Amino acid sequence: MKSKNLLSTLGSIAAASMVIRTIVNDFLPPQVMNYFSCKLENLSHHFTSQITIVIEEFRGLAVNQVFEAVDIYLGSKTAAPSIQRVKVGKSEKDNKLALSMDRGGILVDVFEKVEMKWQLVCSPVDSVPSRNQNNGGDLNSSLRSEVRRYELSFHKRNKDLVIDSYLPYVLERAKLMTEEKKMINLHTVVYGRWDVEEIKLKHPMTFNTLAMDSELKRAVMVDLQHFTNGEEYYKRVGKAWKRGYLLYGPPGTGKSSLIAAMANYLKYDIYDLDLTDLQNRESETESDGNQGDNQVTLSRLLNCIDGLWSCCGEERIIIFTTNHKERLDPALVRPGRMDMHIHMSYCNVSIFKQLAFNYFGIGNDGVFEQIERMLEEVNVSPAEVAGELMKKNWNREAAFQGLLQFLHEKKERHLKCEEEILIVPPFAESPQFPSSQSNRGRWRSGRRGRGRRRVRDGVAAHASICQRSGSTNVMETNCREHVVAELDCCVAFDVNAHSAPNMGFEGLKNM
Ligand SMILES: Nc1ncnc2c1ncn2[C@@H]1O[C@H](COP(=O)(O)OP(=O)(O)OP(=O)(O)O)[C@@H](O)[C@H]1O
Repeated sequence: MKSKNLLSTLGSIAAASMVIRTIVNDFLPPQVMNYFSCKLENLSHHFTSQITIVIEEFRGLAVNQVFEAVDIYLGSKTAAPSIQRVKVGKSEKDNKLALSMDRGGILVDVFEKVEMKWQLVCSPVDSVPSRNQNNGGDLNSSLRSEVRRYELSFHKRNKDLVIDSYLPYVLERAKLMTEEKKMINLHTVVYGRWDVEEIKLKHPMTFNTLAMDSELKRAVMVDLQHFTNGEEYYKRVGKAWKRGYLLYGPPGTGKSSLIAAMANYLKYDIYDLDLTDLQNRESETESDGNQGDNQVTLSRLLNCIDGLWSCCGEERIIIFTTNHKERLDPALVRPGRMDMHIHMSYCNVSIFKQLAFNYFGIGNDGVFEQIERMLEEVNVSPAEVAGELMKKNWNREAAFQGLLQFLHEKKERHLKCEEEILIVPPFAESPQFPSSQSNRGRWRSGRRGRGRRRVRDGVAAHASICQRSGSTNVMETNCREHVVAELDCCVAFDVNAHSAPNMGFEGLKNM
């Protein structure tokens, strides 16, 4: 009997509330309704201990960067037990899958022992947005079928922690994760302009696999870290956020490899300029009697470097490589243009051991002593050593014996060569005198038609400009008192696979 009464009371209450709701909806204007709902909300806030921060997807027409960062950050937390649905995607620019929360998902993150409850809320958007519709300034909402927002709820007492520490932490983590995922692009100049299509640089060289003096390697890594973390410092001292590196040493000692390792370490894109081609184009122009406008002068090059760096906001590194540092113009190598000079040396014992470890995973072997003795007597590049070790990479013993034999033969060749040099002028154009083992050292005669100047193993062949974004700018100058082609330091050619085939000063200007 009692339960029957209770049921009928509940039924009456439900019916009455429906009638009241209908009357309120039909007769009260929306403004009054909004007023009352706000009041009710405020009242409930008074009693609740929770605060909610809302992060909408758009701010006006632009994507809200905090939303993006939260999306990335929470994507790394999708293993949390509270998550039941996960979205997976990947764009061409990513090298990993991107995970993110699906709509309605709830995720609890813990930061400094405080629980942070995240929820992805999606609300449908009316097809015709009303004037009074409160969409938080999100103009995109009128173009979309739904608007998304993250809601972060936490206890009131942790408000400062969330604003001052947690959200900045989320932004920082998201930035790091984006960098980790980022593929490095290699840009070259084609027909006087930066290529439109990006080439993904998948060079596997890292500081772990690069064989060089370990102290020097550490110094380079520390220097790069200081540079990338130095935005505030550069601002404070009033300097453009830029750093120049000069890599010098004989062919095959790892200069290009070091550039790849640096780019992989920093996740910077590479803008590769083959200065040799600039020079070759000039030679052609000169022989056509068209000397002048397109010439690369030292001062123009310097202005390009300085202008490029000075005009752009982001951090930038420029790396020059050369086989002959001593021939470079002092103006080019002074601090501020080339701040750190890194010598890539012939193979010594330490470099050999690193290579042996890379190729065979060992730090010592019976034959090492003989090899190390030979390395003190004969100059071989790490590229030559690596080449010998690869020849028989399935048989460690045979590979090291092969290397030993190669070292003996090279020593003999060297002694024989020294004798012959006594009777033949060293700069005679003769196939007997290749200047190095690498392509760079070969004589290059008339390779691209008649009238071409012959150039020899040289310097300043290569400039790689590494930067985070694609925005570049260059100042121009009319000054051309030093033609680079006439300087010793720029008689060069480079046969790296990634050098641009047709490049002129326009390429520099268009950076
Ligand atoms: N220091 C090194 N550590 C590991 N591998 C190396 C090193 N130096 C050279 N090599 C190997 O030799 C190859 C050629 O080296 P790299 O192109 O980096 O030399 P380089 O100094 O730039 O030569 P060049 O002056 O002729 O341009 C690399 O692909 C790599 O396999």
